[in-house]
Order: sequence, then C-alpha cells, then structure tokens
Amino acid sequence: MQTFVNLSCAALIFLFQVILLLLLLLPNLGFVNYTRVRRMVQQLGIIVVLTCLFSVLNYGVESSGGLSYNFYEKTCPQVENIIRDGLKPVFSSDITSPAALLRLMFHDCQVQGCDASILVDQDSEKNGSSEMTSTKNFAIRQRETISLLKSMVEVACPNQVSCADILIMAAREAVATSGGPRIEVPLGRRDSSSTPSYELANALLPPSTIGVEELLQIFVNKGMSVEESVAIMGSHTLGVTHCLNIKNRLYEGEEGPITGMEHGFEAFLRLSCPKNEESIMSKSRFVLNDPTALGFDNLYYINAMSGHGLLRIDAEMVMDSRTTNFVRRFGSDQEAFFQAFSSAFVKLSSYGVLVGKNGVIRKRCDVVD
Ligand code: HEM
Ligand SMILES: [Ca+2]
Ligand SMILES: [Ca+2]
Repeated sequence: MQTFVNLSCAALIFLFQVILLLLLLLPNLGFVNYTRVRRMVQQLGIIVVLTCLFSVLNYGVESSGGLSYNFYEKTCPQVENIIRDGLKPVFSSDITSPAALLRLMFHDCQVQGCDASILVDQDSEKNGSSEMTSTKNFAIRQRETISLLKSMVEVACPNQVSCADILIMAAREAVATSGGPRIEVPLGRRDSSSTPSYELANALLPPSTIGVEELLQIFVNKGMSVEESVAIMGSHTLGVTHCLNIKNRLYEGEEGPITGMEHGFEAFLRLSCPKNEESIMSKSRFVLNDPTALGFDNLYYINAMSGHGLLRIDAEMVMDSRTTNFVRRFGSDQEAFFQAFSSAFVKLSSYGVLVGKNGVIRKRCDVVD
C-alpha cells in the first residue's frame, strides 16, 4: 500500500512536470491565455505535491500504529539477518520451537500489547506474581530463545532493539521456516518497564473453551475483519494441545456425541486422553493440532471441516454462519489463507504497542530495571 501511494504520487508529479514543460515549449497559439493556464497548472501541481507529502508521511505513521517498515535502517540494519541466523540452530535442534514461538507472540500481545511483558521473570511488588505464573500460560516455551537472540543483537547494536520487536521477528521467522508466508512486519515497539500481574494474564488470555462470539470480540476489537479473525486461528496449523485443554470437551457433562466432532476422531481422542488418569504422565499427554503439526499449511481448516478439530472454536467456526465461508475458502485456497493470515499477523502484532518515548529498550529481556 505504501509503495502504491509513493508510486501514484511520483506519477502525478511527473505528469504535472510534463504538462508544464509542454506549456513552455509549445508555440503560443494565440487563442489560449498561456500565462493563466501555466499559473493554474503550477498551483494545482503545488497542491498535488503537498497532498502527496502529507499522505506519504501520514501513511508511514498511521498504517502501523506508530511503527515503521524501516525502523532499524540506520540503527541496526542487520537485525533481521541476526535473528534469522540466530534461529537456525534453534529450529534444527527443536523442531517444535516454531509453534512455541508463534504462541509466545500471541500470549505476549494479548496481555498489555506486544511489549515483551511475558519474558519478565521478576515478580512485581505492586502487581504480585508475574504474568507467566498464570495457568493460561501453561506450556509456554522458548522464552529463553528471545533472550539468546537479544544478546546476539546487543553485540552488534547495543541498546537499540527492543525485546518486543525481537519476539515479533522470531514469530515471523517461525511461520516462514515452517512453510508459511514470509510476512513483512513493521518495527519500532518498545518494551514494558513493568510486568503485569498474573491476574491480568488470567483475565485477558482466552480459555480453551471459547466459541465464535468471544473469538470475534477479541480480534475485531484489535481492528481485524471476520476473515482475518478466522485466518489468525489458522496458527493452530502448528503445534500441539495438551489433553488437559480438551478434557472438558471430551468428558465434562457430555453423555452424547460432542458437537461437531466426527465419531472415529472422538474415540481416538478419548484413547489419547484417558478420563481419570492420575499418573504424572497425564499432564504431559498431548495431541497434534492438525496432522501436519510441523508444517504451516491450510490443513487446519480441512481438518476442522471433517470434524477433526480439537477445540470448541475449531468446530464452531465451521458451523457459524459468520465464519463458515472463510473456513471453506481457506480450506480450498491456501494462498487466500496466507494472505489473510499475513495481514492479521501485522494487526495482532501492532495493536496497543508502546512506541516513541513510551516504554523502554530493556538491556535484558527477563529483567525490568
Ligand atoms: C483466541 C483464541 C485462541 C485459543 C482459545 C487458543 C487456545 C490454544 C490452546 C488451548 C492451545 C494448546 C496449548 C497446550 O495445551 O499446549 C493452543 C496452542 C497453540 N496456539 Fe492457540 N489459541 C488461540 C489463538 C491463537 C493465536 C491467535 C495464535 C497465534 C497467533 C495461537 C497459536 C498457537 C500455537 C502455535 C499453538 C501450539 C503451541 C505449541 O505446540 O507449543 N493461538 N492454543
Ligand atoms: Ca505483553
Ligand atoms: Ca499444519
């Protein structure tokens, strides 16, 4: 879009220059008042230049909530390469790390915006226990990878790049490396200087039981369309869900078949997640989010349509009249999913961020001074 604005402006300005040149060069035809026409064209030209300047500047700021696509151009031009190279050994030593990094990003952004608050390990005197102690953050992993990347970035460009931006860039790499789209993300986030309480995290992170209504409330409030809200749930094309997050759907108060779940799959889940298991194994049992849990593809939608979705939201999105067409389209057109996912990712990662003089650039991601 920004390129489009720039190109249109350049084209308009060029057109006015050509008209002015023609007016200067063409022989005076007598029946046209050239001085008046030239003055009019000049005035119009000035208006076009000013409007263009305004919209180009304005677009850069407004489109991404104060973030920009070339934020570290002068202060740390190599930052994206450092992140990409730094992640290679992480991705190859732990094939499940891309899923963890993508979820980490959502859980940071959902509580007080994408400000790296989730990385802080200190309890705050004012707020009590840190956000990570919330049960909703169960099985959140890979926080230490962001600290590792931060230490690499600090060597090259000290005190310039926020942990919040590093987290977004890492999540973007996670999607791309798993076969998903390569998303251009605007940068310039700053880190929170305090850690929110675990109560805030508890209140803001969605429970595993939400339906379409709550889903739309969460994401439409962040400026997403219904299509983008359905697309961001496609994140569940990666990773796993632990049994404790689906037990309520499988067992609680359910005698008959589970709404929207195929019988064979229901039987499989009951076997994979036994009801009254007391052993230490029970907490670590999990099932795949979709059959290609390491690949970022559109199988999540195809899977949900065949009644193999794990969470209530997976089944409801297929049945609800507001979302069903998008689920179908993403299931049959991966490119459409990738496009909507990319714009949803940018919106999620730009919502309510700290920019400019707000927030800080932390020295260490796990500590606020
Ligand atoms: C708003 C509705 C959402 C709900 C109710 C939800 C719920 C869940 C649950 C229950 C799990 C399983 C956690 C576990 O048991 O280990 C999970 C995993 C995951 N979620 Fe979500 N989620 C939502 C949105 C998102 C969004 C917006 C993203 C990314 C932008 C995301 C990315 C992931 C990923 C990648 C995993 C797999 C993590 C792993 O394997 O380590 N989720 N989600
Ligand atoms: Ca946060
Ligand atoms: Ca997949």
